Amino acid sequence: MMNFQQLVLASHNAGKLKELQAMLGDSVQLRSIGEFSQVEPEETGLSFVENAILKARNAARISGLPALADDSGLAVDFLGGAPGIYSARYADGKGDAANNAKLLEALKDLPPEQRGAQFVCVLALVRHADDPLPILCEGLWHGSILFEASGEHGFGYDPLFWVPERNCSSADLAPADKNLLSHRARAMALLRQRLGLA
Ligand SMILES: O=c1nc[nH]c2c1ncn2[C@H]1C[C@H](O)[C@@H](COP(=O)(O)OP(=O)(O)OP(=O)(O)O)O1
Ligand SMILES: [Mg+2]
Repeated sequence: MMNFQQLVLASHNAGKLKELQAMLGDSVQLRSIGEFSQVEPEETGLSFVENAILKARNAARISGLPALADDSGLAVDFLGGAPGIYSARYADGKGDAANNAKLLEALKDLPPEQRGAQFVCVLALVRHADDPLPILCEGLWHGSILFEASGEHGFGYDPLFWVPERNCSSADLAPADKNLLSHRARAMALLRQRLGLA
């Protein structure tokens, strides 16, 4: 198995970097693609897998390092899985607060039992930009959408995501607890096994 001491993380999201580095531990150093470029690639894929591979290849090309990408999002049952791969762009690029406000509005008056949702995470690791065999790992986290925001931790949709196994929102969870339960944690556990780190 290849030894990845340094990986570039193909993400401009500081929340992801923090969570993924905490999950990986000291044996692998994640360097942000922001050290190399501020230009974000257009996420043109139709699936989490395609977008994760696209971001990983782009980062490997720019940095010359093996690259890890995370493509993730929130799939809401009542919305047929939306916003899904478009989660970051749900409110047309206006950011997390606008995304959360739009989601609350879309589910206004919907009863609790119809508010099911899951977070999805796909991790893609490429050894180099043209790697013909990216390593792919996915994780899901089932929960539901609250009626109002709760909690100060995390990022993105965390304040609206109810975690049934803990009776709180994912933004109420301590970061270390979110990192044991989340979609990203599940995908990373699989990746660690694949890399022989588990
Ligand atoms: O644990 C999470 N807790 C809350 N929200 C989350 C989480 N995981 C993904 N999300 C949301 C944030 C964003 O609306 C979308 C990811 O979009 P996604 O394109 O993968 O990431 P991004 O644009 O923020 O950074 P980048 O593409 O540079 O990695 O799903
Ligand atoms: Mg993105």
